[in-house]
Amino acid sequence: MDVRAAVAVQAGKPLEIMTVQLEGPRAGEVLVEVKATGICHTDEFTLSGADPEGIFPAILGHEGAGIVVDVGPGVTSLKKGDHVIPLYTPECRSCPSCLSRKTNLCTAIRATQGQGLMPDGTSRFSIGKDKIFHYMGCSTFANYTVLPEIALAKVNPDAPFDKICYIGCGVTTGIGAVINTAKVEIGATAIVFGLGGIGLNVIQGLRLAGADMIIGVDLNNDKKEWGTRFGMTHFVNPKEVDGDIVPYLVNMTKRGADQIGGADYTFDCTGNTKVMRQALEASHRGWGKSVVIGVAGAGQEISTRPFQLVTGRTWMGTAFGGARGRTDVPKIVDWYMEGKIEIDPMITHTMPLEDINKGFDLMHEGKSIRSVVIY
Ligand SMILES: NC(=O)c1ccc[n+]([C@@H]2O[C@H](COP(=O)([O-])OP(=O)(O)OC[C@H]3O[C@@H](n4cnc5c(N)ncnc54)[C@H](O)[C@@H]3O)[C@@H](O)[C@H]2O)c1
Ligand SMILES: [Zn+2]
Ligand SMILES: [Zn+2]
Repeated sequence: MDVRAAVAVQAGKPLEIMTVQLEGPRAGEVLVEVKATGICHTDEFTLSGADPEGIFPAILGHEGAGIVVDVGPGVTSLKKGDHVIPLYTPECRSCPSCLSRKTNLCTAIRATQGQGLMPDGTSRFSIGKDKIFHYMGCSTFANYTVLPEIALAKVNPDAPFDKICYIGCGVTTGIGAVINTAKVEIGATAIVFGLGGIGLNVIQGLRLAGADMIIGVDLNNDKKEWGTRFGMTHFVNPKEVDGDIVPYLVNMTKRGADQIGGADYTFDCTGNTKVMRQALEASHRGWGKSVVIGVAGAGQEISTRPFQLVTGRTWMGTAFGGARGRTDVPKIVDWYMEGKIEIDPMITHTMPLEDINKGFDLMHEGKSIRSVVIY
């Protein structure tokens, strides 16, 4: 069938809107009509050429929501008409990783997904004789896409596509980092570095978990109002602090008789390796946990003095907020429908597919929290 897509023809070039061909679903696969898709920093990372694993030409996009229109042979958990969110981290429930109960990093289709292909090693997208690669197993920058059954979460059909698409990455990553990865408890202190589309969701996750002190750190003073809106209690702009930000933050979080300071939990949502170090070192001696969420550029490394770890800090990271997609994503959609979490105010811009490059421009200019393409 013919579908409308924004194709990443080459690194560093704007997406090109064109009609491409999509083959129907094969065994274990599902054809989805994409109704809306968010534009995430990770799409931009790949499009810019900074992603060493980027493959072109490809149909990017991994933050979608849509409706099942057809299923291939052997598909049992989904049927025509179901509302779904594509999962770039699938959940097969039978690979060693899924069975371990220790990670959400399902390995069932990992190798082919990384190559921009479906699990049988082929692509469903083409233009004329040339194949176009899939991206993160999702390719939501097309109005129809094909995914493996294990990479789709079935969600509440009353939920609006143009809002819940954000649960396909940003919302789940931020809230999941708090709940699944850090396992923040009521009354905790926390510092969030970078108050963009991810960091603001970390903040609302901290509010949901009942954290007491939620410090937001950003170079952009406009983010103070944004953070406060979702539960941040204090704001720090590193440019307005004399000297090193780490002792400043440690001092802010001093509690109890020993007056040691440092937050119980810290989160990097910038992708800057220097900030990752600051986040670790601003966590509390003896028990602080620091979670890396940001994706650093190719070849970059993190460093700290081992003493920081010897004295009881834990450095950890999270992909898709540690969420098991088919199990956890429907719950997060329900939380949104019940008003436990907010999404609407974070979607600052919407546009038709034809204007998708404007969404990338808004991201570069720091003007958007989230842009959503509505088909
Ligand atoms: N781990 C995952 O599963 C996952 C999922 C999605 C996105 N990400 C990554 O998370 C990161 C954040 O994504 P986003 O969409 O929120 O980006 P964003 O650009 O919307 O937000 C980044 C924020 O960090 C601030 N910032 C930049 N440098 C800073 C510094 N030195 N100190 C303090 N603040 C600083 C910026 O002003 C901005 O507000 C990206 O690296 C993205 O690729 C990771
Ligand atoms: Zn993303
Ligand atoms: Zn698995």
